Amino acid sequence: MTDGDGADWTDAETFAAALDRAETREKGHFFEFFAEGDEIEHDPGIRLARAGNEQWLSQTLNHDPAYWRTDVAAERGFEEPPIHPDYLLACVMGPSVEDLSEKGGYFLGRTNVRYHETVYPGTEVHVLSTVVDTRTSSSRPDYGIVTWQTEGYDADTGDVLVSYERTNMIPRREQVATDGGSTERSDTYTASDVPDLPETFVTPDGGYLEDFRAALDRAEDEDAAVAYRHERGRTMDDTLVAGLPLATLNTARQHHNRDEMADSPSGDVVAYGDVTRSIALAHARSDEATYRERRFENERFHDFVTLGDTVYGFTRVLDADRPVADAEAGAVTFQHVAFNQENTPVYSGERTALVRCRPE
Ligand SMILES: CC(C)(COP(=O)(O)OP(=O)(O)OC[C@H]1O[C@@H](n2cnc3c(N)ncnc32)[C@H](O)[C@@H]1OP(=O)(O)O)[C@@H](O)C(=O)NCCC(=O)NCCSC(=O)C[C@](C)(O)C(=O)O
Repeated sequence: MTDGDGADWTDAETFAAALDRAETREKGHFFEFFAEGDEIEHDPGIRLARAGNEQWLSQTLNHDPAYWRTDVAAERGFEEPPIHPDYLLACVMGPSVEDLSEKGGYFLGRTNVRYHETVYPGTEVHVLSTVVDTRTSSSRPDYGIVTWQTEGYDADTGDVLVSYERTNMIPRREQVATDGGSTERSDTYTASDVPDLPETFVTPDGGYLEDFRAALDRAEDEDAAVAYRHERGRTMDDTLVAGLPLATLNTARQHHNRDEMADSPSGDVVAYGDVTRSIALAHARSDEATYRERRFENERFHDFVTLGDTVYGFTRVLDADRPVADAEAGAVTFQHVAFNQENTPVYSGERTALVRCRPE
């Protein structure tokens, strides 16, 4: 293909020279872009479809029938099978990525996650973020650390559906953007690394509220913790690593651009933190009679998860309330840890959920 100047722009050598000279039309923002108090409305928004919900839930092993079966949904007080809170959260974060974190840099953590409403398929969600903090990373001068407060709201009613604060590492403009991680994995835990662990680990007899309360009572009488692991694991494949984040409009290169990630410390694409977390939570929920999700605090992503890694779950029960009068369920607070095949923690977070009472 030649044009007026006689050059064949698709000849490999000519094209390589053209690429060398061309400016790149960039996506995303460097650290310097963000200033405390800035508000950013994320253009894409998203429409929550039943198919997307079911794809997320099936692939992450969140198989609670209340999100599939109309009879079970009705028994739990829903109008119809609703949008799952994990999918809702990922769908609110996804459209914010282009403005906030597409430049690269890891998702470090999130706190104050609040679910305000039950959400049903067909809801159109718009997303708004406010910059609440910016600081230079003392350990990694190429990066800044930015915290945003984000709200996903119903585009029709204006009602806030979910809100949270998230923190990312964001590359500074003058530095080459990588994903910022260390290639070193943490060592596998050994007993001698963790001398402060309680002597006894108590496992609840079942997954109802009474089981968690009884287990905590048992643990109170001795040097014990209510803590146990879940049997299931899920190996990260292409659907989970690249497919699910793109289905939430998450454009972070970490999840779908193997070419760029090959040179990064992880050496490959990494899983979207919300996918990793949702898998570990699914393992935990499969051993519990969940009624409603309430809130999450202190979520941290400790290490990256790449293609072929397997995500397992571990749970510590921190507290269990009495039943809420009209709901036949009570609040239980857990600490969940996702870990990989090398027993390395990759995620941890505190979760409060309403758990059903044992049926009469
Ligand atoms: C990032 C790595 C390499 C650092 O590992 P490290 O051990 O070297 O560092 P650290 O000491 O744990 O933390 C480094 C700095 O971050 C700060 N920090 C740390 N956590 C928090 C937090 N929650 N809130 C506030 N600040 C935090 C911490 O205080 C420290 O500050 P400093 O540099 O000034 O000393 C390591 O932790 C790691 O590999 N983590 C895994 C990250 C990951 O895989 N995230 C999920 C996938 S990326 C993703 O989903 C993308 C997304 C969703 O699409 C999208 O944002 O666009």
